[in-house]
Amino acid sequence: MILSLTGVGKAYETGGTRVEVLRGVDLSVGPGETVALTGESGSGKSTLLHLCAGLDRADSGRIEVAGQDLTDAPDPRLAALRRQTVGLVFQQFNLIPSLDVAANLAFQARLAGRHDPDWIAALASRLGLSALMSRYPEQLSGGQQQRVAIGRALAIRPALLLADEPTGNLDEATGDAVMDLMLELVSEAGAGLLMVTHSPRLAARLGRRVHLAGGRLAA
Ligand SMILES: Nc1ncnc2c1ncn2[C@@H]1O[C@H](COP(=O)(O)OP(=O)(O)OP(=O)(O)O)[C@@H](O)[C@H]1O
Repeated sequence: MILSLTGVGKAYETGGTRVEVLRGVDLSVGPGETVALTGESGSGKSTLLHLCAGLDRADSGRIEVAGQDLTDAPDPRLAALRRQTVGLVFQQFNLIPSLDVAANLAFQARLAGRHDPDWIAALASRLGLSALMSRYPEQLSGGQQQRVAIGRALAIRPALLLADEPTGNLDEATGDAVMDLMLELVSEAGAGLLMVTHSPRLAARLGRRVHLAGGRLAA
């Protein structure tokens, strides 16, 4: 398994009130498997994704990514996991404004010590970014920025891609084109994909769908 969650629990404490967001989540994502994560607003989808990325820690249960147990992993190990194993794509593209497209694409791969110029060039070409390599994020449309965000995540050849409404800011046609590419690239790489979406239409395009409600996952 690329991703495995067993009995994962997470609560937030705000203003003296404790909100149990996740109450025993079990989930497995294998290599090449694409899973849509749906659920109402506030059901905990982003929380779950953050835990899988090692951006936050579960209160209980166990999370394994590519055979590594995140439960008690020290912070540097979680940071290394994000650099080397997990690709992240968020709705806000989180590109680095001071770097051009080429440098944005290469940034994470360089950090991971896994910069492969041929692969970056191939990704840029597949994502229709070749002519935009020396532009800065502010000079790109939303769809172009999103393609850079996807390219950057895939540049490290992640074993696991985590995406939070990756096409949420795009019009339907652009979003569909970006989704096609993402699924194609993920499938070629044999990576696992866990993608949050509100759209039943997009969810239906993935191999499997899980629904988060009441802090638990149901198929
Ligand atoms: N850092 C935090 N501190 C306190 N409460 C939080 C924190 N992050 C999330 N929450 C709460 O946890 C619950 C789940 O939030 P989360 O963002 O995971 O939901 P979501 O399903 O991704 O929602 P949406 O679809 O609206 O993005 C919400 O009630 C939210 O207010």
